[in-house]
Amino acid sequence: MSKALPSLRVAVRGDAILTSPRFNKGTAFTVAERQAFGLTGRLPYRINTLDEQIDRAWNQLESRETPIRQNTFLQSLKDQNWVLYYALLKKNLRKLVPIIYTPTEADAIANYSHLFRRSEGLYLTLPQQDNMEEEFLEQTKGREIELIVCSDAEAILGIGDQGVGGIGISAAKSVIYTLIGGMNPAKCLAVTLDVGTNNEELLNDPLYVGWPNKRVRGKDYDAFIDKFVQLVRKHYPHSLLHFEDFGVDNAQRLLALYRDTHSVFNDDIQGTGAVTLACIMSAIGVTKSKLSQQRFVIYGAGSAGLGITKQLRDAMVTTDGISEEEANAKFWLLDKFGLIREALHAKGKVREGLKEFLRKDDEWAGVLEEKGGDDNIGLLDVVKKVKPTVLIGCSTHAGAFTKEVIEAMAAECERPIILPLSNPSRLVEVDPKDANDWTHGKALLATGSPFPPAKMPNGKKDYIIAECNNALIYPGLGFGSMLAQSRQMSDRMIIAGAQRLASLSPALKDPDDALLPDFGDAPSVNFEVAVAVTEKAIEDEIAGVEWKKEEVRERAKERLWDPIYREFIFDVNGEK
Ligand SMILES: NC(=O)c1ccc[n+]([C@@H]2O[C@H](COP(=O)([O-])OP(=O)(O)OC[C@H]3O[C@@H](n4cnc5c(N)ncnc54)[C@H](O)[C@@H]3O)[C@@H](O)[C@H]2O)c1
Ligand SMILES: O=C(O)C[C@H](O)C(=O)O
Ligand SMILES: [Mg+2]
Repeated sequence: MSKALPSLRVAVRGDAILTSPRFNKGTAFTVAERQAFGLTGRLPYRINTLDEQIDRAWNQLESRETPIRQNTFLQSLKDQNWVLYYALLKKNLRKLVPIIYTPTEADAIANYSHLFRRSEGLYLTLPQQDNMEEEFLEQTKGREIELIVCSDAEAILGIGDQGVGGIGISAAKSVIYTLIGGMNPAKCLAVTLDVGTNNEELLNDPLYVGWPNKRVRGKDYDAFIDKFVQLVRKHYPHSLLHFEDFGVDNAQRLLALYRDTHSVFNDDIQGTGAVTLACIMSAIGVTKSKLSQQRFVIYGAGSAGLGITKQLRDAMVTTDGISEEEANAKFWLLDKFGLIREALHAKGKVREGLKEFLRKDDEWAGVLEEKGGDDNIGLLDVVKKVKPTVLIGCSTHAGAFTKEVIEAMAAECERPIILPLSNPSRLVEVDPKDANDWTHGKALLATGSPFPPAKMPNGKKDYIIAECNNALIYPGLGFGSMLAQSRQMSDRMIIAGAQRLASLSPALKDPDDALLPDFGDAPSVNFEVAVAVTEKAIEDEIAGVEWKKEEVRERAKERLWDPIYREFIFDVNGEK
C-alpha cells in the first residue's frame, strides 16, 4: 500500500538530523538534502536507495548468530533510522517479529540493564514524580501523541517482575502498532512506570539501571498512576492509553477505574480475550458447534485467563442468546490452588473478580473423597470429570498439559480445542507438536508464541499452528479507536474486531488449515479489524468523527503510516 508522500519541512540539521531516528536517512539523503542540511561532508559520497540500505542491514543482521544478538542489532537500528528499521521489518515480517517481539524480547527485557545502550520512550520514576508533567511535556514536545503504551512491569509476559526493563515491552508493543497497525511512530509513546521491583536479582545487581527499591503499593502507587493518567487525559484527551503486563490485581482495577473516562485498553485482558475469542470461533466453525455447546477449562486465572473467560462468556450471551448465569456455568477455572470453587473462596484463596465462576463444592465431593481429602482439585481431575471441549493455558506453568491430561481430554472429545497460550515459548503448557502426536492429529491447536507446523499422520499436509497472540488484534483495535476518535474502547468495539478477525481465519475455508491468519498477513488483517472497530464506534455513536460508515475504509487508508522516505526541505520553523 505504498504511496508517494508530500515533502516535509524539517528544522534540524547537521549532526542533530543524523542522530534523530525520526528524520535520519543515512546514506539515502539526496544531494539537495545533503546541501540544505549541512550533510555533504558528514556522509560518504554514494547515495543509496532504501532497498540498498535494507540489503545491507539484512546482511549485517544475518551475521549475528543468536536471536538476542539480532534483537540488539535491531534495537540499535531503531535508534538510528526509523524508516529503514520498519522497512526492513516489513519486508521480513514473519522472520523478524519473533526477534523484536515475543519470544526474544523476553530475554532482552530480562537482561535490560546489561544490554543497555540508549534510552527510549519516557521513564517515569515514583520518587521523581514532582516533575512528572515537565518530563512528560519535554518528551512529547512537537508531537501529536495518539497512542501511549505503559507498563509497570510487574508481570512481564510469563517472566514476572522486571522493574525498569518494562520499557522493553512498552516499546515492543508500540513497534507492533506501527509495523502491523500502521500507526505513525512519531505519534506513539512508550512509557515505563518505575515503582520499584521485588525481583531480588535486579535489586542485588550493581548494574541495575532502574530505581533499586521494593515495589511501592497501596495509596502511593495509586496516586502515582493517577497522576500519570490525568496528564494523559489533560494533554492528549483523544489518545489511546494501552496498559501492558501489570500485575493481575492492578490490571483489572485500573481498567475498571479509568475505562469510562478515557480510551484505555488492557492488552492482557482485552486483547488476549479478543484474539482467543476469534480463535475459538474459528475452531467451532471446524467442529460445527456453538459457543454455548462448549465446556471450557481455563488453566491460569490471571489477567489473560479472566479476560478470555469474560470475553467468551459475553460473546456466548450475545450470539447464542443464553443468560449470563448459564454462560458462567460453562467454565471451569484453575489457578495455583487448583479448581476455583466455593471452599477455596471461603479460605481467601480466590481473587476478586472470579466469584461469578466459582464451582460448587458438592459437585466435587466424590472427587475429593477419592483423593483422600486432598484439597487441591488438579487439572487431570477436572479434565476427567468435566470432559472439556476447550482447554486454554495462560498459567506460565511450562508443561502443565501432560500426556495424561491431553489423552484424557482426547478420549472424550472428537476434536479437542487446545490453546497453550503462555509466553515466551519455553513456558508453553504443552509443545503443540506433542499435543498433535498424542491426539493423533485430532487436536485443533494454537499457541501464544510461534511454533513450527506439526506433522500429521497418514501423510496429510502439515498442521499449521496458529499464533493466538494479542498482536494479531490489538494493533487493529488501537488503530480503529484512534481513527474513530472515540473517548472509550467499548466491549462492542472489541467484539466487532474479534468477529472480523475470525471471519478471516484460514480454517473457515479449509478445516485442516490454521485457526487464525498467518502473522505474515497481520497488517492487512489488522486493517480489517480497525475498519470494523471504527464502524462499530460510529454505529454506536461513540465516535468523535462524523463519517459515514462507507467512508471508513478510505479514511483508514489515508492514515496508514508507511516506512518510506519523504523529501525534506529545510525550514527553521519546520518539524523538530
Ligand atoms: N498469547 C497471548 O496473547 C497472551 C496474552 C497474555 C498473556 N499471555 C501469557 O499468559 C501467561 C499469563 O499471563 P497473565 O498476564 O495472565 O499473567 P498473570 O500473572 O496475571 O496470571 C497468571 C496466573 O496463572 C496462575 N498460575 C501460576 N502458576 C500456576 C500453576 N502452576 N497452575 C495454575 N495456575 C498457575 C497465577 O496464580 C496467575 O493467576 C503468561 O505466560 C503470558 O505470557 C499470553
Ligand atoms: O506479549 C505477548 O507476546 C503477548 C502477551 O501480551 C503476553 O503478555 O504474553
Ligand atoms: Mg502482555
